Amino acid sequence: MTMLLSIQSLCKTFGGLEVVRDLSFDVPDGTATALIGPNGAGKTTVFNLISGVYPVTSGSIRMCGVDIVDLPSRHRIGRGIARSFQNIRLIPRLSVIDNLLIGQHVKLKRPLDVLRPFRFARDHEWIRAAKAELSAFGLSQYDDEPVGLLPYGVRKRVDLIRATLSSPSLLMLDEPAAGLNASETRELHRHLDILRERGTTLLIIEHDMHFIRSICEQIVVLNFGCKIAEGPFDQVRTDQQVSEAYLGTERAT
Ligand SMILES: Nc1ncnc2c1ncn2[C@@H]1O[C@H](COP(=O)(O)OP(=O)(O)OP(=O)(O)O)[C@@H](O)[C@H]1O
Repeated sequence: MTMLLSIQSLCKTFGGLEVVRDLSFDVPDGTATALIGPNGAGKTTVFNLISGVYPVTSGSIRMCGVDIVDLPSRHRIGRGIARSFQNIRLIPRLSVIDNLLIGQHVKLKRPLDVLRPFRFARDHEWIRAAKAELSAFGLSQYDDEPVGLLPYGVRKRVDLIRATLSSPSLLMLDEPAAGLNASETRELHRHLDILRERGTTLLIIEHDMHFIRSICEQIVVLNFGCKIAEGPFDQVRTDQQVSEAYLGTERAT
């Protein structure tokens, strides 16, 4: 099995605080992996290290065999990495299409190109791509709606489309199902199924264990920045350390 992402002996300290400790795990190409653990375990920090928001203290992060720890964050997008954040990062008063166009600025060769009035070129390739993607996910009716007026579940999926317009090979999702009701969670599930059919590899932080169980083949469990278990859901679920640290709490499935 080919490894898309390979993390080896990753460490991160903030001042004297060790937040990620000697963490190693692989994400096989074309699969979905969950990163779970109690609040403060270091999950979002791992995402920030992979996407380049923070420099690593030590260790390696390989994408398709190439160490990317020294690459600036925007160049990691070029390596096929995209992510969503816990809080939706869209501009509420702008339309869905305009938000998706803003998300495309990472493709610009020169920073000042962001001032080009591509919004007025109605057949610009970025507009066509954004519309095609909204249509593929059944969201065309919202093209010109201000994002702030949309139901929360639709906003989350627009945010997902913003992340996937760069055609990433690895999509990292930070608590995608948080705050969604049951039908919105089902829509999100369908959305992710389509991405998986396209071959996108997923790495997901999530507290909803039913959601994780139905999507992810592999689970990596963190506690205090260390990996305490790894494997298929049913194996991890019965692990004593995992029960004590996490699944045995009020969030048990
Ligand atoms: N920039 C930072 N500076 C200092 N400490 C930080 C920073 N970012 C995170 N931390 C600390 O690192 C630890 C892990 O935080 P992190 O957000 O990665 O955990 P998490 O597992 O994602 O938690 P949650 O499930 O609540 O989102 C926490 O103790 C947090 O306070």
